[in-house]
Amino acid sequence: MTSPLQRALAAFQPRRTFPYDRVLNWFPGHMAKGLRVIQSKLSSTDLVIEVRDARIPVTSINPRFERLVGRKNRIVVYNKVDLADPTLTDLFRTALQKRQKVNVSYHLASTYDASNMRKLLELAGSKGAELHSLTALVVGMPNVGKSSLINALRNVGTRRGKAAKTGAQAGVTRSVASVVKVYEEPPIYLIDTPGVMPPHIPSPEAGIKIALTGGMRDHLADEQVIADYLLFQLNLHSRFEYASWAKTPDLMPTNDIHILLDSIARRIGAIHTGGEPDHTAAARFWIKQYREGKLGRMTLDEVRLADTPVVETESRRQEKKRSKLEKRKQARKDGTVSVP
Ligand SMILES: Nc1nc2c(ncn2[C@@H]2O[C@H](COP(=O)(O)OP(=O)(O)OP(=O)(O)O)[C@@H](O)[C@H]2O)c(=O)[nH]1
Repeated sequence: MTSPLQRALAAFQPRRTFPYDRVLNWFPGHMAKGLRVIQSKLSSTDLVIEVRDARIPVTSINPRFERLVGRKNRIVVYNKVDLADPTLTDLFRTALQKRQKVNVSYHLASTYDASNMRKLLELAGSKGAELHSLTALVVGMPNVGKSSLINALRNVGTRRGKAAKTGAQAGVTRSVASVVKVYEEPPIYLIDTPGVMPPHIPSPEAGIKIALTGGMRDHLADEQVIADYLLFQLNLHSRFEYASWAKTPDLMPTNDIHILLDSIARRIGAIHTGGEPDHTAAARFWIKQYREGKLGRMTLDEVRLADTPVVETESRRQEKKRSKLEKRKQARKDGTVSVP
């Protein structure tokens, strides 16, 4: 026997698309500067640790880094796995195992997991096995956990406290920091860098995913729009627990963000003096719940075995094309004929 609520839930139709056409771009001056400094430091570092967000494993690839550090010895860390859907993470792990390359290793991580951090230290150490000491540049998009990673590795490797400033909002690290020792013997040093966004976010949905995972300041995308996108994703994944928590009408899931924000505002007591529910406060609260994993672990990108580092493949192709063009240009300058 199914209850009326179960029958109503089974009949609920989530939205299949999220109509949104605003292209979000955020590239303040400190990012452009950060990118230049990263470029200038590359030749004096042995390794690049590129941090991405395991909840948006494809969207958190910054093609800028591909171009910049593509040929460098690199560990790509998919951080915050504790917030990502474990089933999709397993699928993703399998995809990554098939993608290991000579100069790129992949590592799924949570900075809260000491044994995971120890494995990452070992992996970094193995990358510089023949060196007396190893220096790595830690790069990635804003808020993916670069500074937290440095602190966690330092804690595991040297038992010392926090060295890099962290924060829940994007853009805490604004300049390239000094070198932090995270292991004694052989010495491993890490350099923190400011989070850098791609200069052009490929689609409106990619922008809103970055915003929801905390990669840009909330007001840039508008809190209520981010909250609506979160509702869209939860419904799509049949995660309806929010309805009973927020006490929505009839405890039913909804596709209407205003109905949900009304319920949340009343639930948390965010009411304006005239008695109106404060939708902005409710939206902020709701987004924070997701970011802290309190609405369950949810991956926002579609993960298929085939689509792991698509951008990397594309950028290699682009790189070849560019180098061909450059050679032709040079040949024209030199007065020589280039053979295709
Ligand atoms: N759940 C979870 N949260 C994490 C993890 N790593 C970092 N965080 C949180 O993510 C937020 C951002 O971390 P930071 O280390 O400041 O990120 P960042 O990449 O240095 O940020 P920018 O300064 O913007 O470049 C903080 O609130 C951290 O506590 C993780 O593995 N799991």
